[in-house]
Amino acid sequence: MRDGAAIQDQIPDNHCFGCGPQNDHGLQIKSYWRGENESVCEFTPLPHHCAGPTRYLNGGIIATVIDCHTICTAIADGYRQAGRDTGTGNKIWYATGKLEVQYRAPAEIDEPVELTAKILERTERKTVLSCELKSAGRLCATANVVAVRVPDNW
Ligand SMILES: CCCCCCCCCCCC(=O)SCCNC(=O)CCNC(=O)[C@H](O)C(C)(C)COP(=O)(O)OP(=O)(O)OC[C@H]1O[C@@H](n2cnc3c(N)ncnc32)[C@H](O)[C@@H]1OP(=O)(O)O
Repeated sequence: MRDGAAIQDQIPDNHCFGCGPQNDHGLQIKSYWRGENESVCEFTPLPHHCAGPTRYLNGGIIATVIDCHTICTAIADGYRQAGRDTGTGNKIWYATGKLEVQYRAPAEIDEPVELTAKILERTERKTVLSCELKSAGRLCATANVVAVRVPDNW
């Protein structure tokens, strides 16, 4: 179950490698709200996203999709807290202050990965999130992320 349009399709001017619709060479992940404080993302790896063994997903790609899914969630939440639809009015941007990933099991390259992010805490300057990444139903990575609000000229 997911709510509404993809968060990334509502954030303007985003050239990010992991989540920017404007980046033709990027991963172009899509995240969706699932209720108030939770969001989901499904990403299908390509063969060249592999680790040393070709059957497993590269750890940097795992970190990138977690980074982008959680930071875009923090941005969309920032708009929600401001009482605005995502992408409307003055831009609200967050950057990654901290990204702590635990790699618990290898993720298969030929299976989509499913991410679930949860907002744990929010203040004016930062949002703290957790994230789980599963492959074929198996928990492969967990993460803690601090998203820090930055000026719209960042
Ligand atoms: C174009 C459209 C794109 C829109 C779409 C973009 C989506 C992009 C998705 C990918 C995101 C990225 O990869 S961004 C790229 C990677 N990240 C970066 O390059 C960031 C580099 N670092 C910085 O610019 C800075 O250090 C910041 C912004 C993170 C922090 O700036 P600052 O000025 O030092 O902030 P400061 O006031 O000290 O802290 C504010 C609050 O955050 C907390 N805080 C700050 N850093 C940390 C930390 N590492 N770990 C824990 N907590 C932290 C502080 O305790 C404080 O909490 P409290 O006291 O208030 O409670």
